Amino acid sequence: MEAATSHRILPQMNLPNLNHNSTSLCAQARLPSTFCNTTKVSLALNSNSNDKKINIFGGLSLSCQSQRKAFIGKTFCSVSTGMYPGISIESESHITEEKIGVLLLNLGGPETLNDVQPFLFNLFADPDIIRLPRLFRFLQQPLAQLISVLRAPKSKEGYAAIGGGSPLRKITNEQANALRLALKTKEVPANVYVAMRYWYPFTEEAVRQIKRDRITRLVVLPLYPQYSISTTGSSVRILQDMFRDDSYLSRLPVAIIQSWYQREGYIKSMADLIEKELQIFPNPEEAMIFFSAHGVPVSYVEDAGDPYKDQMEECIFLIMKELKSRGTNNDHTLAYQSRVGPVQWLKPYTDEVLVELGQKGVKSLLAVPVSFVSEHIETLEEIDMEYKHLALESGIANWGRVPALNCSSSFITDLADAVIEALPSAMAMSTSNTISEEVENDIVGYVAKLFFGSILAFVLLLSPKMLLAFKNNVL
Ligand SMILES: C=CC1=C(C)c2cc3[nH]c(cc4nc(cc5[nH]c(cc1n2)c(C)c5CCC(=O)O)C(CCC(=O)O)=C4C)c(C)c3C=C
Ligand SMILES: [Fe+2]
Repeated sequence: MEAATSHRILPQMNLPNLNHNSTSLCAQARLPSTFCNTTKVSLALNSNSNDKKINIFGGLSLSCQSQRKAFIGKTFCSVSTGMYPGISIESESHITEEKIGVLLLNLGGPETLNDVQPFLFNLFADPDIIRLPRLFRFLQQPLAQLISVLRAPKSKEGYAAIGGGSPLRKITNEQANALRLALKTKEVPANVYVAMRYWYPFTEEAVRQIKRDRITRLVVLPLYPQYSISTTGSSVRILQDMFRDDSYLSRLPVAIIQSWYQREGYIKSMADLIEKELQIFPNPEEAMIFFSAHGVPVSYVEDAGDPYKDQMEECIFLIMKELKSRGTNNDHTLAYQSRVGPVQWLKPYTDEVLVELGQKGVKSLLAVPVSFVSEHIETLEEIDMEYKHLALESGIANWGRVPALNCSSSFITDLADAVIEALPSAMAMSTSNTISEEVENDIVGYVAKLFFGSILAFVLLLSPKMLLAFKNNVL
């Protein structure tokens, strides 16, 4: 249900830090990372029957019979070796009905100009976007109110220039549908849900639907190729809050794909787009490939350990390596766009580099948005309008821009593969074991406090000095 509230106060979050540096599923699934990093699933399909063989490199082999139903995957599994923690290990006589869900995480965007300020409020009220010291957290919401009101006119101008709202919801829904079809083609029927962080359909609604549908295994797939505390990190944090407090969700096997910028399918899809767009230039080999990534404040990387910058640089390296292997040897550079507020953001800044390149005599430039996989305000307005104007003004004569991946088939197919590979490592976020461990820890903590408290009281009250002081005071 999409209630028409204009202001949205998100639940207060209080969670242990995630392992941001991990690109595997292990930080969430609590598996040894060596296991996760090497886990791959291949489905060898027999077109004449419903029999499937699933090979999990690393030893386990499942033979499964699938019975297809619209949206619902029914898988009857028997397991030949029993070391895998995620999939229920049962005898051939026992049938498990799997209902697979995929939860796509995205940012969300205002759909009308009236949505802009409340959308900005939700964004700035997120402690992963404005990171206040714990002592000042009580200021988060008043500050969000103030900044959203101050920022709204500028943002509104941007959204007005691209037709009055963000295209994010429409494109994400299309991606969800394309992914569902790609999974179905690969004989892995699944429900695909969209969970936006700051606008409709909100994460809470998607999670409610997952519960209503009685999903039995869930893959969480952020639509951000690189991990940042401010994007994937923030969405996963609120998911963990919701899952921990719910008896059904806390037992649901979940695999969280933290980042996927290094996947071959993604890198090749990006290289395809770049190659294609270069052909439009009068002299394609002379065009500079200009990667423009959404920035984050420097403090995220330097103080909070956000792996975003490292992952971005590695991602660009991999795309360029792929292009070189195809004989495309253009110069390239990386800069960061969309900074907000007075703090230092990752450098170099896109606008400054464009001016410098123009001054240096670069004549042809191909802009490549690289931190996001759909068209949005920062591609359609910031790059296509503001940066293009600035570049042309600075002497760059030929300007091009690579479109976002959106629903490109090679990209969606690769996302489907990522989901299938992640499925076996799904594990409950909190198991009954960990709950009882927490209770045990509580009891141990309580007894320890009682014990040491008593000793302290004894020492203080019965030490001769204390007794003397007490006597002197009383008498
Ligand atoms: C990987 C992508 C993104 C990162 C990292 C990110 C960090 C980040 N963003 C802001 C502030 C704003 N972001 C806004 C819009 C916006 N941000 C992203 C992606 C990332 N943000 C997208 C895809 C969008 C567009 C959504 C749409 O409607 O199309 C906005 C609103 C627009 C504007 O006023 O410019 C703000 C504000 C911060 C502060 C931050 C890291 C701390
Ligand atoms: Fe942003």
